[in-house]
Amino acid sequence: MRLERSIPAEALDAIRAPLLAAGAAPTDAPVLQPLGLLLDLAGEAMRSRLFVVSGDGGEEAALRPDFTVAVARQHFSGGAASGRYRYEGKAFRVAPRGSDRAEEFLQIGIEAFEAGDPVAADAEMAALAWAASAAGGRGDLSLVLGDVSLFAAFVDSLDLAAPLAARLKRAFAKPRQLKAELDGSSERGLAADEEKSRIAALLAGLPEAEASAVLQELWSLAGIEPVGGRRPAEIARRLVEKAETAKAGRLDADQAAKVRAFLAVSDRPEAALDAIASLAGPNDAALKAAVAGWRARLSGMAAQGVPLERATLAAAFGRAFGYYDGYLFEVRSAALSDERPIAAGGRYDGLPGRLGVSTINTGAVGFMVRPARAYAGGGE
Ligand SMILES: N[C@@H](Cc1c[nH]c[nH+]1)C(=O)O
Repeated sequence: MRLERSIPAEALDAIRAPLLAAGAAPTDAPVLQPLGLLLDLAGEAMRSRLFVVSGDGGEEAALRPDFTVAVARQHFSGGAASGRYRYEGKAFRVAPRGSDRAEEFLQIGIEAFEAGDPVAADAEMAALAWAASAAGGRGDLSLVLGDVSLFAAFVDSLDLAAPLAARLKRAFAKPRQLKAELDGSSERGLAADEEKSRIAALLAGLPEAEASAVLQELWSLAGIEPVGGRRPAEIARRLVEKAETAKAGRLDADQAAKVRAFLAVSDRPEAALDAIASLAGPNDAALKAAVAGWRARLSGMAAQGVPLERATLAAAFGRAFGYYDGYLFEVRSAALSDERPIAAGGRYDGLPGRLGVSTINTGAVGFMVRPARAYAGGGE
């Protein structure tokens, strides 16, 4: 495994200092994490970057690719409602083919599970990440901001048929599917496949019980019976859903142009918010609220020392982790490629639910810094 360069102790102290002042309890987390869970929560791009470990018989594991899931699991298994943790340790990712990136690297970071004002906590995390990054001494930093929930609010504003809106939201983090939706006429798109199901179209008009009886009759006529697969009622339900989705149609040219314009928004944050607001469709209450939240978040960041003239808000910005569901960001250096952020973080309020925690109602937000990248004297 490729190691990264180590940096002088004083540089590490300076980068760590802002995190020490954030009132977080120091913690460590297991290096080995359950593979299935990580695969579920990793975005498409992160899946191929997990180091998989198999022991003797036990559950398959992976080396932690970051601390977020590991720290969250630990926190929620303790049963406490809120907590704020600071960590410092190695994380592990397989380098993309042909790259010389370190595969074993130091991350320091904070994860906060708190029910208080989320916008204020978001601003605080970005400000801490910026301060820690800047302490590494690079003078060429910039901040990229995004929000995976803005796209959903924007789609809702357009008042599309519910299945079409749902399909579009699912496509946000999947460039090929998104392109198929936007191109409309694509033969390869998911929508095209869905429209081709004749059996789905036939069953769509029937109540679920009847649809499932039709399927069973079909099987008995053919003398077959599905083995160990889905039950007839479930298959019927899926087919009906499929048919309804296909019936929902596609974006018309006007709507597709609007979605494209939204995804192309990338500007200084306030200007980007103005552009987003101007693209909103008629059902814009949620989008307006999200934009107002963003204005508050930005003033919180500015008040805590984030130079917004170095920031860009990009509507299409996403990260390789599948757990984000709100705002997210990366601190980058002009000297390093965009694939090598110095710091990154965001909100993931839905993660506790995906970990099976339903009784504790809390927000979740955090960030990490990579000291070896932040340090001006080294590079990764
Ligand atoms: N774990 C993320 C950063 C993060 C922490 N908390 C939320 N996001 C990463 O490694 O990029």
